[in-house]
Amino acid sequence: MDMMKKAYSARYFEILEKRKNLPVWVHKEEFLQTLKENQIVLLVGETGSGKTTQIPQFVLEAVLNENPSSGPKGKKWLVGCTQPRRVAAMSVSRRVAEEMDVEIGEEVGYTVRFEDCSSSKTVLKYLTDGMLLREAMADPLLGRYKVIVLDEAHERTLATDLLLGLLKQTLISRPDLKLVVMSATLEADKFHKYFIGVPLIKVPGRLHPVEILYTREPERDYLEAAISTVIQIHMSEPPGDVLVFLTGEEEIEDACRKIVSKLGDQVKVVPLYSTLPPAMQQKIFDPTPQTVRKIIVSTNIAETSLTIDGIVYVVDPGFSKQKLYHPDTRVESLLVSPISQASADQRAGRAGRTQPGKCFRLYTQKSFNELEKQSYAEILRSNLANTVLTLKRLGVKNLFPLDPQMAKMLIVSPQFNCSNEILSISAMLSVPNCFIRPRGEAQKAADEAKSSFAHIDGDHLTLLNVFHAFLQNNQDSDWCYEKFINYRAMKSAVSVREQLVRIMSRFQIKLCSPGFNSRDYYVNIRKALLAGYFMQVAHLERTGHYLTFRDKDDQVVHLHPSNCLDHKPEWVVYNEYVFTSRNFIRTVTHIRGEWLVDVAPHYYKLANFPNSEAKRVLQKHYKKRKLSEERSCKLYLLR
Ligand SMILES: Nc1ncnc2c1ncn2[C@@H]1O[C@H](COP(=O)(O)OP(=O)(O)OP(=O)(O)O)[C@@H](O)[C@H]1O
Repeated sequence: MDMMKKAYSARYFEILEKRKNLPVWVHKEEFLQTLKENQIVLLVGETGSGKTTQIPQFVLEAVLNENPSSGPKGKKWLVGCTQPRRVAAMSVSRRVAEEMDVEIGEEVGYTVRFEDCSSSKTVLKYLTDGMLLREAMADPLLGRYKVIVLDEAHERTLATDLLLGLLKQTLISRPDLKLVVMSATLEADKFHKYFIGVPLIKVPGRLHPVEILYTREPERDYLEAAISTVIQIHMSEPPGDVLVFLTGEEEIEDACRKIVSKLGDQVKVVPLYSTLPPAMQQKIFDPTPQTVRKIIVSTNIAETSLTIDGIVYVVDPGFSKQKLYHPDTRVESLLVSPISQASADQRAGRAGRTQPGKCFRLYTQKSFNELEKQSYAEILRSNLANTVLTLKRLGVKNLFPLDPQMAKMLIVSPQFNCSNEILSISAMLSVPNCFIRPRGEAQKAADEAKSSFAHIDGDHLTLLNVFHAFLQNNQDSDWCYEKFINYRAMKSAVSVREQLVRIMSRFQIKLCSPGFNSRDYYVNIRKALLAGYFMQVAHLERTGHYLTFRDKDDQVVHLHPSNCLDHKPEWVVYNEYVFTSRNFIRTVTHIRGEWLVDVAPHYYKLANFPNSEAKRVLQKHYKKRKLSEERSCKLYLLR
């Protein structure tokens, strides 16, 4: 490679000496040997260990040594390294180009949405995870790549998660393609489980220490607290630039104005958020005169992979805007929420990169300990409509044609020995309402007909009764007419059910029934329902209305008048949330609070829920369960 043979500049050797001190260099030989012997390698390293800048260069060195001739169609082989954020992809590639003593866009380049800074010469390309997905749509085998490095995999962005799934398949068809998955420490176990038997290399340590400081008391207004911390740092700390994390554009612009009005031209204040034009974003890297302190006020786009030379202080109020999806209303929103411990560590890691640093956390150590270890993966917080379209474009054919809740209910139904019944209920839930309710005189007759199918425990079981009755009456249209049942809806339910049966058999999911006379016949069905729809539960409050019981977001709701229940049960699972004159929940079934504890303890973690009657009831169930577990443990020991 001519790039390797050329005479390097003095700057190259100066940087090389610094690079060699980075913790990953100690593991260079081990890493390259492992990569040689394996198709997939996991690398876990602390922030600042040198993963993002060094590993792709190690990989490139190996690729060039092993493949002296060019790649497909005479083009050069590529090493690709993904980044969840475009600012990082751009700035890291620039740094790497500098480290390799080449012009950006030539041997080292980057591709982000609306900007491709790479050429036919490019052999190492940094790109956003979204861009690699797009490339995979055009070329599912990613033919030009020899090695793909997925960086910051612990962030679990939607695109990286999809790539993890896609690449697992691609690697089978392309035995010569290799994959390196890099992550910060926390999620390592999950990746290890996902890629069974794959070697894991751990890189501890960072170049410079970062001192972490907490507040003694919680702050009432994090914005004001952030601004006054910046001013305090400026007044009392030695020279060094500051990076402040806030949640959005408006807040950032507001903070910038306030800091300037207090400190004037003793400081240079620079905002950073995703909607800022790229040229303005680059301003964070502009050097300032030694006497002027730079203060960068940013969203969490500066949280990972960025090295901004000169940053000594990080101010972290502990919040960010996070995407949240409400499946009931099908609305995706951005909500200011507490960050996770992993994010807090990444933020602190922005200091101490080129010299020792300090991180001011504007919350107590206790609050830090109570934060989630890791944010929920984006795929769990997103509207999946787009994702499904992306998968289709990627050529994935066997998508499961169901809501995740329904799919889960079907998959677990054999555990409750009732997959036949759950199949029928799923089919009924997938077609239009089967009950016809004409206006005028016939309405009473229609209601009476409906009540003949009613099950006291709820609407799902009522739907099951209708389905069974339709089959017993040989799918007869006259019978439907007489019973005010929508014949076409019933015929579609039968065909949906047949389709679902085929899918179940393809996945080898057992078809079984509890036997109609079994004492637990309905209980099992209700439990299986809950196992799928555990996020759609409401609790009857003493005031007489229901409150949806969900993480951070309760809503007052009412049972839809169409329900078949003969009483108001304490807990219900529901299928739909409808806004009309009031907030209604429709298609509801009676469940028991203690089942929540059995069926979805991972979701019903009490710490996540606001104080409410429902929470107290659930607390009791947890206590009871603990006691009974202790008792059976004692009995076992006594035996
Ligand atoms: N633009 C730069 N200017 C000066 N030093 C840099 C620059 N980029 C990287 N470095 C040096 O290289 C170190 C490692 O950076 P790198 O981005 O590879 O770390 P990392 O382990 O991937 O961290 P993270 O997990 O936070 O992305 C930095 O801490 C810093 O010392």
